[in-house]
Amino acid sequence: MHTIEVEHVHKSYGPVTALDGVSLSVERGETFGLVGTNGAGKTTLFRLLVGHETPDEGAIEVAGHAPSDGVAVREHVGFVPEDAGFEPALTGREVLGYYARLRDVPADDREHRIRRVLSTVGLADAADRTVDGYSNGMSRRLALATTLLTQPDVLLLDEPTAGLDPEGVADFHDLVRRVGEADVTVVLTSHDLREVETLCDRVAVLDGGRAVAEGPVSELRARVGDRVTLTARVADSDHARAALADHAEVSVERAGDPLVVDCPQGEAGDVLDAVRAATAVDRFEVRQPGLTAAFRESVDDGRRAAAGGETP
Ligand SMILES: Nc1ncnc2c1ncn2[C@@H]1O[C@H](COP(=O)(O)OP(=O)(O)OP(=O)(O)O)[C@@H](O)[C@H]1O
Repeated sequence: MHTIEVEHVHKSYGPVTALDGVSLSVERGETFGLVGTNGAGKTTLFRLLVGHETPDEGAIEVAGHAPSDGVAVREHVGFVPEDAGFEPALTGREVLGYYARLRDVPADDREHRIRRVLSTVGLADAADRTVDGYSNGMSRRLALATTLLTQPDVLLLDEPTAGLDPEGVADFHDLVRRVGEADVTVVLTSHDLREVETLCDRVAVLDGGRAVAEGPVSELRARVGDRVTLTARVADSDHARAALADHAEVSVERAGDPLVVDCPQGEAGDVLDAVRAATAVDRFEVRQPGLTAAFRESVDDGRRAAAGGETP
C-alpha cells in the first residue's frame, strides 16, 4: 500500500522549473531517501507534500489525503524543515506546549504527551532550559518532537542531520530508526549518501527537477556493477603500476602512495598479489563504491536521457 503517491508533478517559480514531471511512490512503513544535487527540487517536493505549495500539474496523495486538506495533514503528517527555529526565550517544554495546541492535542492529554515525546527524543533533562542554550542537535531533536505529539503516519525530514557533529548524527539516526519501527513512513532528504544508505530502504534521485532513478538502495548500487576500489600503501608505486599494466579490466585511479585501483570484485585478490610481487605493501583496503558512484551514474544517465529527449 502506498502512503505517498506523487504523479507527474510539475512546479515552476516564474521562469524556474523546480519539478519537471516527478512521479514516485512510498510504501507504508518505509524509510525513503530523497537525494539530489543542489536545487534538484527536494525541498519543493516536501513543500508540496505538506500543502505549503500547490503543484502546477499532477496529483499528490499523502496518507490517503490531498495535501490541500490542512486538517488531515496536521493530523497525519509531521514535517521537520531544514531551518526549524524556535523562539529562543521559550523552554523546550513551552515550545511543545504551543505545538500541542496547534496540533489540537486535547488539553487533558497535553502534559502526558509532552513528557512522552521529551523522553523519546532524549530531552527530558533539558525540558525546562530555554532553547537559546540548546545545541544544534538538541534543536533538531526538539523539532522532531513537535511532530511526534500527534503520532503521525508520515514524517518528512529535510536534511535532518546537516551541520550536526558525528555524535549528534548518530543520536539522530537512532531516533529515526526507533520512530521508523513504529510503522511510521519516513522520507528524508540528505546530501550524505552514507546516511541514506544506512537509514533508507529505498531511494529516489532527483536532478534538475526530474526523478532520474528510484528503487531499493541495493538495486541502485548494483547499477555501478561489481567493481571495487582497492587502496594500498606501497613502497614503490611505479613498480606497482607497471605490474598492473597487463590487467585489462584494472584501472589505476591514483599512481602514488597510497595506490588506488578500480577493478572487478573477483580480481581484487589477483591485483593485490600482483602488486605485492612488485613492491612491499604496508596496508590495504577494499571498498565497494557504494551509493555515491550510483548517484553520479544516475544523474549522468538522466542528463543524457534529457538531452536526447528520452524519459530515464
Ligand atoms: N520560492 C521560490 N521562488 C523561486 N525559486 C524557487 C523557490 N523555491 C525554490 N526555487 C527554485 O527551485 C529549484 C529547486 O529548489 P529546491 O529548494 O526545491 O531544491 P533542493 O533540492 O531542496 O536544493 P538544496 O539541496 O540546495 O536544498 C531551485 O532552482 C530553486 O532556486
